[in-house]
Amino acid sequence: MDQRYATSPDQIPGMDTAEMRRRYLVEDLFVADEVRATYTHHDRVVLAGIMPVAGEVPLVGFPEIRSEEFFDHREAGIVNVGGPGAIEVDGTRYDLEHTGCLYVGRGASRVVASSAGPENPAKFYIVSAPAHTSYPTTAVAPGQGTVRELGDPLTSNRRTLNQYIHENGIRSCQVVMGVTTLHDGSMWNTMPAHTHDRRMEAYLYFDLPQDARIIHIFGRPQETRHLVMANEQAVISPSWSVHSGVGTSAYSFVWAMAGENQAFDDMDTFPVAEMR
Ligand SMILES: O=C(O)C(=O)C[C@H](O)C(=O)CO
Ligand SMILES: [Zn+2]
Repeated sequence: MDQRYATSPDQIPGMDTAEMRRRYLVEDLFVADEVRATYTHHDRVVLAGIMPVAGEVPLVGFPEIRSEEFFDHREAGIVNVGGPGAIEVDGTRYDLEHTGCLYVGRGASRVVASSAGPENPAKFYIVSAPAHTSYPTTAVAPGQGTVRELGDPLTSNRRTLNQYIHENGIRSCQVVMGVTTLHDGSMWNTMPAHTHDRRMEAYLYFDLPQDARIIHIFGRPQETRHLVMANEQAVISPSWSVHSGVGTSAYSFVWAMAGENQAFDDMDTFPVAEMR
């Protein structure tokens, strides 16, 4: 498990590109038949990826989180960004199509991932946070969450946001999760941008052509930096950081948050003209 310690916004002016990427970018999430996990100490979130190819892949505990089973004191949201597959939780099988979501509650014991076939493997993106109680493990089919239509083609930010795990949807202790898809011709996400000092947020960009890139904006609104990101890479945004991006091609992204509260609209907003 890769460990990423928490950082302060005061460190940002002293970081070069390599250090920014080492601290906040999560690459190589999907490696055949492995569990790839990153533990950010920002709100103690674990980001992980599983791509089952040769067979089933179990999600087990890690010494860094001091648990035998991964879900001993955690919950997770899982979105499949690959081909069709399934997650089995204590003997119950949940089939997940591309962009389908599964919430797994605290206390789950045997959690196993599989793909429908090796030629188009499933890619399960997992965002986990500590949980104080157990909510029921629940699946939601692609597009079946709470849908919000956002933006305008005239500002190149027309997009459909699907909330899966949230206050009025699948219940959880901390994790809030969904998928946003840009419409054809729109390239900007989350602009006007925001922060939320109560929650960290991570974005996983997917369905982006291999030679295209996302320019992801990061840092305090008045002291921004950018990370150039490729398909199926994730970025950790601490509570103090802007999280917004523009693609050189159309794309989707999984957004997920954890922290003090779960109020989706509890954002700290600021005019675009104040960004630096
Ligand atoms: O398209 C968007 O805007 C988003 O997806 C925004 C994220 O959901 C977010 O940042 C929630 O705080
Ligand atoms: Zn946000």
